[in-house]
Amino acid sequence: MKANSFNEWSRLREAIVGTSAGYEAHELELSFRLFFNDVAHSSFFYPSITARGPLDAADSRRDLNHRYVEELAEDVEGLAQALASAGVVVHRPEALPPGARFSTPHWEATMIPALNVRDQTIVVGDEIIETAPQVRARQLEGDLLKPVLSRYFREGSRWTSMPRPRMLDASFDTSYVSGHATPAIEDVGESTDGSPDAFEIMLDGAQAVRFGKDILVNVSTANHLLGAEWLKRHLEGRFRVQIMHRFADNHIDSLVLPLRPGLLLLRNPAVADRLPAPLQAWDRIYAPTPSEVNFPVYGDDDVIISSPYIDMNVLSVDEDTVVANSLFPELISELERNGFDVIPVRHRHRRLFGGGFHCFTLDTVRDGGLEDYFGYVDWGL
Ligand SMILES: NC(=[NH2+])NCCC[C@H](N)C(=O)O
Repeated sequence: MKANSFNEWSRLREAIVGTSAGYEAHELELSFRLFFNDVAHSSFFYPSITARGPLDAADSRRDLNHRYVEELAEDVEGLAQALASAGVVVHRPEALPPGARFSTPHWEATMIPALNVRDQTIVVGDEIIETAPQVRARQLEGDLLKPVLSRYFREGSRWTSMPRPRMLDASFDTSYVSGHATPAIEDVGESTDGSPDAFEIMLDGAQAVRFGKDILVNVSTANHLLGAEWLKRHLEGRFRVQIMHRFADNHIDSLVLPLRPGLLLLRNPAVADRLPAPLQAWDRIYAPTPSEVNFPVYGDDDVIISSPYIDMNVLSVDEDTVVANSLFPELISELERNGFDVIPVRHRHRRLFGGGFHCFTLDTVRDGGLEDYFGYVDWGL
């Protein structure tokens, strides 16, 4: 059937679950370091990207521990099976071909698998929008989804791509990073010549959270703002795009996720205080604060690319049922205390691969239609 998805909580009927097959390494080049800057400098117990100091070109490739990749594959298959057991039709991307090195006239990179399929796609109603990538290794990742997206197109979905960025050094607005005066700035360096005209549209699907007619989008760079403006113009008359500025570095699905109309799962009270006015009126469940005992112990060679809050990145199967990480039992207990049924699925290496269950999935078909939960109120953004 064609795509039909307006929110994060209605009964899930079909979803794409990512795959980790073929994941070999992270390439810590400019776009990667800009994107993961905040996580790289989070101080939660583990070595971060900068653990071994400034990068030289030879050091930019960080091979992944094969055991972790294999264990991740087991856990992703567990997610796919759990969703199938819950009655969800599960689609999968193509596996990454071996040694998927590619080049443009300006740079070269090695593709990574379509694991975090939430990141570069937004489904709004019957339309699947491929967003504009911001990490070079991901520029062609959408190709791995083409067979599935083509099928949705043939079944009547609208299918759109945002302009593909060339991702030159000068394309990137580095002000979010430089404004932080973090160690990253020495490593990343000033990559732009300061000419805003050089900036390109870049925006991830995971910077948006859907509330029916209102789509909340986080923007922290000029690239993101161009992307949000593109989305606003494209959806004009059908959806309202509500733009938040620097709510986070980029993705917001480990800070705020609606579990049903009127109820939010939030990282903590500090996040609640920064929500736009209409969402302040919604009830909220706070995720428990994670501790290091919730995570495996990693070493200096393991690159951490997710915060310790990644386990609140849950997937709703319906308004009463949530898929959550069995290795964060405190969150499961909190959700159950609030009346939710939880489908526990193991996810061991969520800090090494950038995503949780919401990231690993794209909810292409949910029940319901276009609901307007807020009317034409001012979001004060
Ligand atoms: N769709 C995604 N990949 N979202 C993941 C958000 C991860 C977030 N930067 C964190 O570290 O908590």
